[in-house]
Amino acid sequence: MSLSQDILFDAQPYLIANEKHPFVQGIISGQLTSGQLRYYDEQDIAFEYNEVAVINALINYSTSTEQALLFQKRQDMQLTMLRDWLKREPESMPHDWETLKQTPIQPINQVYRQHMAATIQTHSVLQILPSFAAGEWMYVELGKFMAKQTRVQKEPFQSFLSMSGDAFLGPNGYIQQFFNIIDHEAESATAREQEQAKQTFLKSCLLEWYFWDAAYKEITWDNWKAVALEGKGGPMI
Ligand SMILES: Cc1ncc(CN)c(N)n1
Repeated sequence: MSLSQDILFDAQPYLIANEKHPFVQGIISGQLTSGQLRYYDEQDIAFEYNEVAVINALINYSTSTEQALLFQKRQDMQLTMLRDWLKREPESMPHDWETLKQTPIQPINQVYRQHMAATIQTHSVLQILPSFAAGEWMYVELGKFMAKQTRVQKEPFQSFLSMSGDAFLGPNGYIQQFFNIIDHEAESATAREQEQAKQTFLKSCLLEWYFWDAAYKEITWDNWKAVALEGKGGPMI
């Protein structure tokens, strides 16, 4: 069994848990409040900017020109998507590169971002790529799941989780190419390095679930502080 097959086998329960999460179910039924949607949107834009740094590292530490070109293509898509996303934001949201940097990063987002960023210092595509590829895989799989559901046909719900375009799917799509790179890099890695890469992927899958959960409960540092210092609000996590 290749490393990517092994990873995907172990990742299945995480996918199912993500599918069942009330935030994901709320997208299907159109039953999320504007506060929950806004929290997600704000945190996710900041998350996607962190991905820019991770993709840059992948370009940097690529082990072939082909790899670097693939990551560069994905980076191009990321920046184009972010530019268009920022243009869509209402006036009340941070909507340019500068103000975006002031968005407060809430607890789970910070944990997830740091989990990903921590892999950069390994200088190894085998360790960095799974931290990022897991979220890509999860969103594409959730997109496939959504396509099979009877979901509400109104915005913003209708276009939510529809990251399943041709660029991601099929043998030449990003997802398969990322797994091919993981398997290629695994050939020259030790068993311990392979296990580390797998655990990184699974941890990202777990943090995907917590990302939905944080948006569903709109968890902020202030909530955490109130729970810790004043015993208010019960366990948020
Ligand atoms: C939390 C999260 N994970 C993954 C993706 C898709 N890059 C995303 N937009 N947000």
